[in-house]
Amino acid sequence: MRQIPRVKICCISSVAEARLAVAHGASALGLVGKMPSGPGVITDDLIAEIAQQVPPPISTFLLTSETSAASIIEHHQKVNTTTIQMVDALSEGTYRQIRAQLPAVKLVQVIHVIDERTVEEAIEIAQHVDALLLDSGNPNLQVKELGGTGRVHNWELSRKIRESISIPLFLAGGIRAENVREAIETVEPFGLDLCSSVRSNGQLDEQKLATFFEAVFASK
Ligand SMILES: O=C(O)c1ccccc1NCC(=O)[C@H](O)[C@H](O)COP(=O)(O)O
Repeated sequence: MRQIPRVKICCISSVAEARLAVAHGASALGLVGKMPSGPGVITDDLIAEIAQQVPPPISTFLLTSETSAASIIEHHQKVNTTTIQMVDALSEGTYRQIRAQLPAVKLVQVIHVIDERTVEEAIEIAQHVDALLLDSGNPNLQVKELGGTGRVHNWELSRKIRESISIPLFLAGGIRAENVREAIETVEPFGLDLCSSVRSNGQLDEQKLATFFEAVFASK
């Protein structure tokens, strides 16, 4: 029997939204720090406030666009989440340095799925982090797109990555009630991550959230 994936609701922008997402079944919440583009950014003060109010065992993910180990550590120290989600590639320093400074914090690296080369990249990075999150951004654009696109990527590549690594994998990018069953059947991810499809006018929409969770449970 297939496992029902965990669900991470991203772009949480208030304590009330955090409570709503958890009440509907979210096991993790995404809190988006400063980004070059995207709809879900909130201040570090608000990230810290929400993270402080979320009870265990719910995980809080700081989404950071920082790319050096030192600046990632510094960003996390301002907000104190359970987990760091790095939405861009690490360009200076090492994951080991981040772990040494923040031993209790889980590290999740986002990989933007573009083509076959992404599979090799994912296999290499999986050796250093606690989970991978496969998304549909494009870090090669002049103004980087690092998430919250509402677009689906090639799930066959995501499946290949899932089969090639031994750490948990979250699937993101354009996941919604209408395609979640296919996403689960195609990739069999540990977790699902979504932002755009459960929002209306920028706010978390309770009806969309309920419909999404119904679709997840119906996929069993
Ligand atoms: O939403 C943003 O503003 C954002 C910007 C840059 C990186 C990540 C961002 N969002 C957080 C996420 O991780 C989303 O949940 C993920 O990209 C999926 O988004 P969607 O395709 O809208 O479901």
